[in-house]
Amino acid sequence: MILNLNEKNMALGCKYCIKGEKLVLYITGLCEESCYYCPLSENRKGKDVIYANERKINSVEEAILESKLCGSKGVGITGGNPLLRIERTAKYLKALKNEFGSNFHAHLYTTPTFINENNLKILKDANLDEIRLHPSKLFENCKEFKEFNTKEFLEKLILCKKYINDVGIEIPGIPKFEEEILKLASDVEKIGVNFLNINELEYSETNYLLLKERKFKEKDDVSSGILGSEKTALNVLKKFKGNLKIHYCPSSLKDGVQMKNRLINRAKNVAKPYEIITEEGLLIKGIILFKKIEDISNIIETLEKNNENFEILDEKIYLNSKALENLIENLKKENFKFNFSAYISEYYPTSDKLEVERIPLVTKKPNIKLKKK
Ligand SMILES: C[S@@+](CC[C@H](N)C(=O)[O-])C[C@H]1O[C@@H](n2cnc3c(N)ncnc32)[C@H](O)[C@@H]1O
Ligand code: SF4
Repeated sequence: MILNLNEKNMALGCKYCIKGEKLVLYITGLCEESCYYCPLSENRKGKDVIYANERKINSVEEAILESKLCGSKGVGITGGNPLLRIERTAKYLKALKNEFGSNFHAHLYTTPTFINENNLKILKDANLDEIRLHPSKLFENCKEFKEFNTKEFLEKLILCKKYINDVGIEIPGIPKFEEEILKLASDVEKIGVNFLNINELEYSETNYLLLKERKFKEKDDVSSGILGSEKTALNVLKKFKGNLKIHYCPSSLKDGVQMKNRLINRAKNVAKPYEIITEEGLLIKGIILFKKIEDISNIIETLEKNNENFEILDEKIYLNSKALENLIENLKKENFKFNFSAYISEYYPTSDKLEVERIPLVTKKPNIKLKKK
């Protein structure tokens, strides 16, 4: 499908998010719901851990640093359920607002379970701009929508409106639930809720079997979307006659646009002068691995003579990948006897620097001395 990036129907938090300008602050993995479609990964789910984007952190300073490296203009606080660690949530939120100013936009994801005056007062005091409630019980049984307590949910939303500027709902688009979602959309519009976000239902390593058990199928081989979710969301968009802002977020928007933009923003801030930023926001550099500095003294000389940017760290020279290719090509022409190895590395500009591709240019066999028997 062609991505509809019409911002008119987007919550303010989403507008920052698609530009890759939101820090994703995962404040805790703790959660008392048990959504069968919960996509959280094994190393986060149910664990009281904090992540700023891909980086596991323990302090507000680390969250601030990650925001700076990514050029973030706001934060999306998620989990788990952030309200289970409300004091921590408020501490991080206040610190970010304090560092970047009150315009640093903050939105938070939670379920209605721990929405109460006390928690909302804390969030208001920390200057939260937007809250998104996920009515987790809505799809609990896949079939028994009637069981869902709409009255109680609406009361929680009304309470949110008393304290937080923008109040919205965010749900996964469970296939064939369009009538129920349409009914919910009309109900929440009447009480002045600002928006409804429908995510394309996605499978992950943790929910895959539970979704399969319920007969959900993959949409295709290239995405993690579930068949029928997009159709349900688009039907809701088409059939809804009210004025509520409804936005459909396909998985391709998350991976292909939002994530890519966030990577590009971070790459621009962390790239060394010799690194190349790809269109996907990954970084490319050349690497020479040596044993003794004497082995590469002539290489260093050549690089210096050619005014190449490079760095030497831990028996490695880091340099521009094109410069490395040219260098190796010339050395090969001169029948140079290689006493180092060299490769090109493509990797994420994230804190874990995950390598996605390695292209070997020179492979030097290690000198293995066999032990005498
Ligand atoms: C993963 S949850 C985490 C935050 C919080 N626990 C919650 O449920 O709102 C963030 C958002 O993803 C949505 N969601 C949950 N499972 C999903 C899935 N499998 N695919 C797409 N969206 C999902 C929820 O509706 C929620 O708005
Ligand atoms: S409420 Fe959110 S974190 Fe908790 S189980 Fe449901 S999707 Fe997962």
